Amino acid sequence: MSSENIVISIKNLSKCYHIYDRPQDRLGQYIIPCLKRLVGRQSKNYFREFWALRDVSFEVKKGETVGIIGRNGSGKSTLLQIICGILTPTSGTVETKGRVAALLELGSGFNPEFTGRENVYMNGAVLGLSREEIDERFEDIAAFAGIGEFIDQLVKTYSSGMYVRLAFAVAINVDPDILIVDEALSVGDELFQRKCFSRIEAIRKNGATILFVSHSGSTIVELCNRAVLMDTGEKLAIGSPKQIVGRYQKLLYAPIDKQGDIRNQIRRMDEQLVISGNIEQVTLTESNLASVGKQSLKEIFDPHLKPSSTIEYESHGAYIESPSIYTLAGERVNNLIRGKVYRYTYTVIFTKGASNVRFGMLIKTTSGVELGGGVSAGSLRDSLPYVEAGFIYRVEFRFRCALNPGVYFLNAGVVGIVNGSETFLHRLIDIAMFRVMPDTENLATGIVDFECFPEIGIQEASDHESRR
Ligand SMILES: Nc1ncnc2c1ncn2[C@@H]1O[C@H](COP(=O)(O)OP(=O)(O)OP(=O)(O)O)[C@@H](O)[C@H]1O
Repeated sequence: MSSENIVISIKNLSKCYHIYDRPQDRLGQYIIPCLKRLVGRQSKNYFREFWALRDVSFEVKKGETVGIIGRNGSGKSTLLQIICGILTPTSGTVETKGRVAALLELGSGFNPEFTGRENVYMNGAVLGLSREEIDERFEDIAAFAGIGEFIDQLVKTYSSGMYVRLAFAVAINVDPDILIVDEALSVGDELFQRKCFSRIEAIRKNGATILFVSHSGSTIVELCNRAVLMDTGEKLAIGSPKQIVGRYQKLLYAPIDKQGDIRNQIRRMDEQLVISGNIEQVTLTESNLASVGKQSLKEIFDPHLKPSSTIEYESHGAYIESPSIYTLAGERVNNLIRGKVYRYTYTVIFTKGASNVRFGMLIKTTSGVELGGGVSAGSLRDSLPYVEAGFIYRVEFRFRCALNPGVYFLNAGVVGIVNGSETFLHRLIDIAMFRVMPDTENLATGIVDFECFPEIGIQEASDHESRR
């Protein structure tokens, strides 16, 4: 990475908290070492060390949107708070270039004893804006927050949603060079979230850099260019969002006794990524898709069209095998024609008995955006009541290929009730892929083909000058 493009540089960042098991230990730690020093004796520590971050290093380039994902307590918020200067690290350094606006978890940023209006001015000043600059933006901030007369009430009277609305309105209206967002958006309602996401998109298009914490894999995949996987204070991996989210999910759903192995596996994969500089990507691009040629617009099976990003989750009593796509006439294919109906099939071998069994499928884009899928039963009531060990089921989902030319990925999963809770009996991510072939008659844009047929006609011939 060229250093002039780097706007966030994190080097060997660690944060250690002192944990006191009893309140009197905290007092002891203050007093006893001083007393012992007076008499020239060494004192023991009355706390345990807890490392919330350990030796985290990475860099973010100008204009990148980087997602941070990880399980609860993995150190994501600690990392963001240190980047924003709210927390000091135990060791390591953070360098940022430009104005950093942050939307952190509730509790940080605003002073509850002041009104919303006063907080907007104080917050703006902290971010380096003059009073006049804030005056100019105030109406936009208030309008975006949409909290009406509450703007002149004390912040301590706000609901958590109102608080986030105002905090977000400030953060995005100060023209940040770096915007840091910590999950807080999930507090707002869906309309507000949509509004925020579209504003984040606009900020990003203006060239700002965004650091974004979320537990939602699909949000990370949708919004980010790169993602960081944090686990127990360690930066476990960094790479393409889709790949990192896949690894996060694998870790999240792993049984406790397997987590250590999976963590090691992810670390090794990360090293390989760094060495080869290779971020898993499908080798097919729009241009070589086009080279497939119109004459080859027939449904065929291309044995080379195999995903390299497959993730297999541990089996809990079933194995999914032979995922394939067939035409309605029964021919195996992976080059599909837009608009036609296909059958996605797989077999499931049950090695243990399971109740309330349901099967599922999902279609995703190359970047991991979940486009849609299906399940064999919408509720437990309609599921297979019980499947005995040794049974093999064949699962088939028919789907219409309402997709524009490109490459898509398929998941397969089977769930059932084990020890009283619904669990994936087996799950395969990116187990198959298919290509929708380019065709000349295509007027659809975007990913999904909604069959929007244009009808254009002159409504009225008029003197356009008179309309001006
Ligand atoms: N002031 C503190 N004193 C002691 N431990 C702390 C303190 N603040 C955070 N921690 C611990 O540091 C670890 C990392 O916390 P952090 O909030 O960064 O995690 P996170 O990944 O953001 O979690 P979540 O997804 O639940 O928000 C946690 O185990 C947390 O309990």
